[in-house]
Amino acid sequence: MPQITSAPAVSPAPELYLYQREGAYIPRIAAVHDLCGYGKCSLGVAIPVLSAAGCDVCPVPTGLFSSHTAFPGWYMHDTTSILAEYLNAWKGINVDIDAIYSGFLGAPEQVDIIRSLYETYPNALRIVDPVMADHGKVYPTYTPELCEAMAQLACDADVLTPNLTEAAIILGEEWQGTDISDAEANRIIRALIGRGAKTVVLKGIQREGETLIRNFVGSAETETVEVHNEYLPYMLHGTGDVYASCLLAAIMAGRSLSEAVDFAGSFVHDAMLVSAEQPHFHERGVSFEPLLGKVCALLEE
Ligand SMILES: Nc1ncnc2c1ncn2[C@@H]1O[C@H](COP(=O)(O)OP(=O)(O)O)[C@@H](O)[C@H]1O
Ligand SMILES: Cc1ncc(COP(=O)(O)O)c(C=O)c1O
Repeated sequence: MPQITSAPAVSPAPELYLYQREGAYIPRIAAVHDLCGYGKCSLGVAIPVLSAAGCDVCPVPTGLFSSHTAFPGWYMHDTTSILAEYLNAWKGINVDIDAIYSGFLGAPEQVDIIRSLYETYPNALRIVDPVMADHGKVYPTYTPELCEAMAQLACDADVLTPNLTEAAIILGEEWQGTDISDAEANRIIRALIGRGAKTVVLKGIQREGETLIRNFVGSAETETVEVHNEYLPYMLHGTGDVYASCLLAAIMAGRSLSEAVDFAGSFVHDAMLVSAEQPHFHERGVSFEPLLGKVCALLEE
């Protein structure tokens, strides 16, 4: 069972939470992420997960991919040139936005587009999943300029969800592997907060010889706390996107940050177990769909 050693009292946007429970308001989320034709990730995950949590999800596609880039061959169409007009048209029809959730980006200029969204919707919660690297390696479409732009964007996040490789890139440090101490996890979180992120969820601490995977969460006002789950001895693509989408789903459903971190870690763990029962699961990626009922249940008291 996941354990929370204490509960940080962080509520990034408490005023949003009340509405759904009263049935009077549907939160609207701009999901700034790519769309993959094959391989479950990005918008293919964010749209169903956040929709199950009762949100209106408005995709802002940062690229169109034939598949995610872990496959040996893929096609990418960069959508940067359409985004300014795309978002301008929203202004024309008075689309309002409660949260801006960004993930995989296609070009450094897309960070300027996200900043313009922040300006247009100054009260929206900013959740930045700085998708750019894992296991010490930058994803193939990420240039140094794009990594630098992502690092800048991370400083403006209300909720930032890096893995250890991404945290190292943002801080301009060497990646140290996944076996780091509690004190080191806390140092990394404090350094990210020092750069401007309000709340940081540092993911994927996995120590040699242990069968646990740990995530750490901290904010300027709260101490760093750890949430852990059983570590499953295989990896699947898309789990980072499922994690961030579940975290935001729980936040939008009015859960505290500690509950949201607990929910997201348990959901990914359970979805990985379900996936392992399915054919070709290594290739197809994480099967979260059978568990979407757990996301719907976030709206129950
Ligand atoms: N093998 C695993 N066993 C259990 N939980 C996992 C496993 N892999 C990922 N998770 C959960 O999903 C979260 C996101 O993991 P990951 O996909 O590695 O993120 P990212 O794609 O950002 O590197 C982890 O922090 C953990 O809570
Ligand atoms: C196109 C694309 N989108 C999103 C992702 C993020 O996947 P994950 O959730 O495994 O971090 C990747 C990772 O390879 C990718 O190639």
